[in-house]
Amino acid sequence: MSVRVVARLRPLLDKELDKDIIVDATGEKDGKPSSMVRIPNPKNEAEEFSFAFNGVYDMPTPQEEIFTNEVAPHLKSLFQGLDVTIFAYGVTGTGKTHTMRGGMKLSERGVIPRLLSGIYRRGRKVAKDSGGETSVSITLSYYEIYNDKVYDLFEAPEKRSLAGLPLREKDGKTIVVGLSEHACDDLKDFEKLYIEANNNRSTAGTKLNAQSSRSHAILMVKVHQTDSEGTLTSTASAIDLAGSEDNRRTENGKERMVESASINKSLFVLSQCIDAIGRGDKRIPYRESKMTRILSLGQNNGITIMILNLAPLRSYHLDTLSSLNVSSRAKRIEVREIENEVVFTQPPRKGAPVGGATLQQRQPLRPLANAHNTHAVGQKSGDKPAKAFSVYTDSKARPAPRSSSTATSTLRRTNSTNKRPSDSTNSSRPTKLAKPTVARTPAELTAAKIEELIERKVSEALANRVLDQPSVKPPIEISETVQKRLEALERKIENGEAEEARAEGLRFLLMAKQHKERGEDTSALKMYEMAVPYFPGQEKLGKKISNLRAKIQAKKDTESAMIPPPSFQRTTIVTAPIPKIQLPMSAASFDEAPPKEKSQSHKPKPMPIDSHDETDELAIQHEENHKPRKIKADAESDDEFNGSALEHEGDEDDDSFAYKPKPKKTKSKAVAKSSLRVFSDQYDAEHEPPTPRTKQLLDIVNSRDVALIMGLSGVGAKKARDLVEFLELQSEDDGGNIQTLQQLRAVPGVGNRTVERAYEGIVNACLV
Ligand SMILES: Nc1ncnc2c1ncn2[C@@H]1O[C@H](COP(=O)(O)OP(=O)(O)OP(=O)(O)O)[C@@H](O)[C@H]1O
Repeated sequence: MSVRVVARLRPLLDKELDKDIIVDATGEKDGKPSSMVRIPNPKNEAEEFSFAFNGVYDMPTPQEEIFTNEVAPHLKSLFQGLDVTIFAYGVTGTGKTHTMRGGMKLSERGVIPRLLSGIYRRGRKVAKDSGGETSVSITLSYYEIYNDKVYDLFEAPEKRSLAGLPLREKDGKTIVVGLSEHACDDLKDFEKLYIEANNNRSTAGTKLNAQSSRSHAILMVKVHQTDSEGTLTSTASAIDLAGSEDNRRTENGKERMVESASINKSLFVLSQCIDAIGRGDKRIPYRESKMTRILSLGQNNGITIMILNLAPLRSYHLDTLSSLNVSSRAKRIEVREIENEVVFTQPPRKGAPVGGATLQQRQPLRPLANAHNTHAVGQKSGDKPAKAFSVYTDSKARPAPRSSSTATSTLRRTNSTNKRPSDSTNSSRPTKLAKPTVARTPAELTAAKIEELIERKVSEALANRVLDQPSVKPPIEISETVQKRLEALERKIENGEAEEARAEGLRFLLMAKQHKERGEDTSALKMYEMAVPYFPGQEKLGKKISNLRAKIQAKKDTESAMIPPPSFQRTTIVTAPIPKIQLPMSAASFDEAPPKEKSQSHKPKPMPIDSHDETDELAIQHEENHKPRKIKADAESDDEFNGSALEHEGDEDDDSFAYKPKPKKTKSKAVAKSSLRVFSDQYDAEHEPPTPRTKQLLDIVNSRDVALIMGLSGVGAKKARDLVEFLELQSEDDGGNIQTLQQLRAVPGVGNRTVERAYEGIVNACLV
């Protein structure tokens, strides 16, 4: 299904009553209903541009109509397990916040409060229809992206860490690590939370809007449906994007200008993503801004609705044209309608349907192969990507549109006889746009298709080779070389994946520890729970979780014994800000432990399970996967991280947790086991000034310059970005730089191999 794009024209504000209206969204042309927005060509007023949308709402449209037509119909899908994303896009002051949030009066309520109201209503119906077998619960998360940093809106601004919350990719979705999630039992509950959180949003007066949003705000409403089989969770995301601003008109001061630059940049990246998807590019620049990474247009599953907000005024002319152009192209983006999976509380019975009656028709999950190009599915062979600025003439002789609701933007050139048909038709394209047939055929083979073809051919060839192996014997020396290389490659890939997963898990543990130290047990518990999948079967972690649960429960019991229970209860699952993550190093200059930690670190009592135990446990786990050699290396590379990051881990129950290496022992083990030059250098670096090459490497890393870091041998874009992100998390700490190779190795996701390769790259470069 394509992204559904609808346009909404806001009415004139009191101060604009005498202003010139140039946008026509009457939804009617020559007495016939249409879904067009018309606007004159700024260079030639006799000409008119027409843009077609899936729906057009003119000035007097009430809030209720937008919700009833555009959002309410998708509530059913939401309860069937599909994610629903609604986002408002447009220039500053065009009514995005009005559309999403709305006013305080009942009739003025925007999409968000109505959405919640609809969800609760439907939730009650689902529970009732199931005869009480299914229970529905709602949780909320709400955050903003301000100056390309993510902040939890349920958290007071003074509690925020400057670096904001990090993003991670998990199960094909972008998640905000450390974001709080609040149980929200009813509308009253929601209103309270939502109003409070909105006070935390960054807004300010600009010349173009008295209360302009300076951030993109993302509300995530999770619907959890639980029955005897398990829990189905789907998410409705309501996004109020900040508006683009023409700073020649805003007369913004310095601070507003910085915000504006960030807003405009992210919106520019969004338009680039839309263009790239439209062109069928393999690389979509999602990662160039946090907003696009989160929105993941065309990558996310489910239903996506884009509401384009427009102001009717001439003063917005160029901005309006630009946003009409971007959004009309967004219609072409295909979004996969894939439902979320039920998380089983127990293994499903063989042959039993998944979930309740409503879930029986759920379509099977499809692999997300070549996600970037899924939009191509809906493209007809004759289609071609839209131009950066699509200008087509309306024509009397214009063939019937493919579908009035999905036709592409058209330019109406009323006085021209040389008219081109709209590209909404499947007929051949006009001269200017058409390509010669010879050139067209290969153009239909998109890069993705070519790649897919090659991949298929290669796999076929490899499969045949395997089948033919007994009869066809390749020359021994070739087969051995190839085999060795393949094995090395395989090890490398597996090693990298294991490292990444482990680093991710360790991040959760680290955050858990920090939450816990601040006494935020509930958040800590959540973080520990999130770490579980990364360390399956870790008894100590399990014990830690159950102890923490018991502690929280005991606390609750004490509280409820003292206070009479309220009629409803709101459970704050995670409320803490994402803490500043201390780099997991032991170097005093780098990571000054608070006094309490220091005293703990000098505890004479050894940890019940040391690094050795921990590596053994993990080694066992990996041995099951038949990769004992690799594990050793992993364990070595991670020991220091584990040790220093968690060596102060917990008091009471926590002491027993696995990540407690004895640093000295670990170091000597690493030295003994490694004959790599990089380690000897590193150990020198521990005690002596770094060698010039080490310094060069560390200077590059500490530059926090992604491009520079990517120049290091073996460091790709992702690793470079992660490294910078990690360092940024330390940026509150003056001098939060990496000072030794050992510290660098211990950064999550880096490890031995990366450091070794980067170092050798520098050595080689020096030799050349
Ligand atoms: N449909 C509408 N009916 C009545 N008033 C509206 C409507 N849409 C917008 N407004 C008014 O227009 C003004 C600007 O709207 P709003 O703040 O929602 O714009 P915005 O697009 O969110 O701007 P920004 O991007 O700067 O945050 C507000 O005073 C709002 O009340």
